Amino acid sequence: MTSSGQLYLRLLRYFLPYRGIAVFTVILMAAAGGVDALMIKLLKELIDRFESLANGSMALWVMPAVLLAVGLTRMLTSYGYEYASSWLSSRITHDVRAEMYERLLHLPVATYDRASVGELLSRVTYDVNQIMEAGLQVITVVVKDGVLAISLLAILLYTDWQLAMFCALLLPGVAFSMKVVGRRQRRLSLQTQDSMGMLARILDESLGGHRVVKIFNGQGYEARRFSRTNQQVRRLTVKRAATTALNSGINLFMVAITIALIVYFAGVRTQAGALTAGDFVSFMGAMLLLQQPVKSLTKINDSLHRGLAAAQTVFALIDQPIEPDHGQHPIERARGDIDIRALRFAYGAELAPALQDIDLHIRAGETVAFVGQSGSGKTTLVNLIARFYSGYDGDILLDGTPIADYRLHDYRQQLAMVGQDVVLFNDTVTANIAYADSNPDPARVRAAAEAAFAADFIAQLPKGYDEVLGEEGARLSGGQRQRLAIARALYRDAPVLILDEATSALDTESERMVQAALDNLMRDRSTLVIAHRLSTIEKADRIVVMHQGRIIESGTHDALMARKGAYAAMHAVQFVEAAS
Ligand SMILES: Nc1ncnc2c1ncn2[C@@H]1O[C@H](COP(=O)(O)OP(=O)(O)OP(=O)(O)O)[C@@H](O)[C@H]1O
Repeated sequence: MTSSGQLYLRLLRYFLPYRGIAVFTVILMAAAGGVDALMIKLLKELIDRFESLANGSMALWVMPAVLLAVGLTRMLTSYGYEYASSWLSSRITHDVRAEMYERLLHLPVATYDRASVGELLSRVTYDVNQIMEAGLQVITVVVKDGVLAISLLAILLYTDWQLAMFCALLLPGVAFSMKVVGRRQRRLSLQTQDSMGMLARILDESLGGHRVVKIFNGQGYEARRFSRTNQQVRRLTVKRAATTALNSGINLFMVAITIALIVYFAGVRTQAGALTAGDFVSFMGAMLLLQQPVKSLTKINDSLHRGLAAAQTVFALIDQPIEPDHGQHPIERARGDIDIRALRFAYGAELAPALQDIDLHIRAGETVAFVGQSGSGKTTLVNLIARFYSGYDGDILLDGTPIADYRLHDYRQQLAMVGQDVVLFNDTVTANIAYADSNPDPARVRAAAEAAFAADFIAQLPKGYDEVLGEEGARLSGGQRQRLAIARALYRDAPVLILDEATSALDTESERMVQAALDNLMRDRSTLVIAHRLSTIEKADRIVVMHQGRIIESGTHDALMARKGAYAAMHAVQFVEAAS
């Protein structure tokens, strides 16, 4: 766990760019606290000058005018600090959120393997707010209520220091209880956040996979899983509230004892003639008024620890290492010659290698299809070529240079990918085809759509290329989505193409169009196809058969059939399946 001091310092750094406004806010807060204390002082004057008011030596309007001026100052300072502090918090929330998002975009794939999207989501939305909400509350209470408390204590001491000393007797007790309960509060806050993250993850999984839940009749199982965490969240919330309540309850009781003692001794001192009527009233007023800031000050521990717990998770995300990008080699456009030498890779030190002894040369413009059972390493191989994972043994070269030596951005520019799950963004058709191009070229977008056989259905959309595709492009058919993904790859016009063939069968007409679009896309590009159905790859220049992370056969369809090995056997099985 990071120490609180380090967290404060790090949080403070976010305030630095806005230090002017921050100082201004703090001054306004202090002024608002001071004005409250001034009211008590005015009460004393009012009572002590009652005589001069009664005999007319003080004008009637003086007191009301002073009270009005103080009231106006109070209103202005309160408005000022509330406004300035929300401005400040919105800026800092914005900055932290931007930093988190920037980091999220550059996290390596392996980090996403370990985290759940729901959890990451809750950090960017919920936790960031928690930091600022809690942080502002703490600053407001410390400054405004701090100044108020100190001013009131000064009034108490000034009026009668002997009486005032009684208050001080209880302070160590209050401070001690704050410290003890605070620790438990911080732990409970962290646990609450964890279980909220878990709740979000379960929701994300079960809602995202609602079809699977339905088909497998998993409602009962999901409901139980949800209920467990839901219960946990509920229990922790109550526990946290109970701890807070206990904390402030104890402190309130101490305040009550203080007041009782003060009232008693104030009576004694008044009998001795040490206090005027105004002194007595303002002393009691100050005592009573002191309760509120003291109460707030004892309560800030909850906010403080809530904020620190959130800061911890937020900083943990910001500190995640980003994708390695140590390459210096610039590249405009590669030829597309990929050479893989003695490649070996495992997803974790303790895991069995997902790939080993891979030697493969893909010439520029060649189409190589990878086949093999599920788990044989096909996806892993293209993941490495895409630089989604690092830390492999052996070499992967593009045009004779190790891929890690290229600048990551330049290198990825050489790749296009059409995957099984077509991701369409909530944007226009044009923006989806020209994805990540801030200045799309309409002519190229149209040409890509034509070549992907997507132009016809796009023309039928009410707004054509300007049609906004709904969330995940839900209104398009599977084949149409795939053709859009192909158009996107065509627009990108990269020399190396990675194709993860869709497993779900399209109807014959749709399949024919997708295949024709793919043929257009693959022309003159080095293409790596992860094939699931052998029927579609017979035309590939070369077929590579993988088994348990190794290449066991490679050659053209005809050569492999003639060899009567693993490929011929797989082919026979699929042929029987297709015929049955
Ligand atoms: N992110 C990951 N973390 C750990 N192990 C993984 C990860 N992804 C894949 N593996 C393991 O690596 C091996 C190769 O998997 P890979 O996904 O490359 O196979 P595949 O041939 O593409 O399978 P499929 O046809 O089912 O997609 C498998 O044993 C798999 O369990």
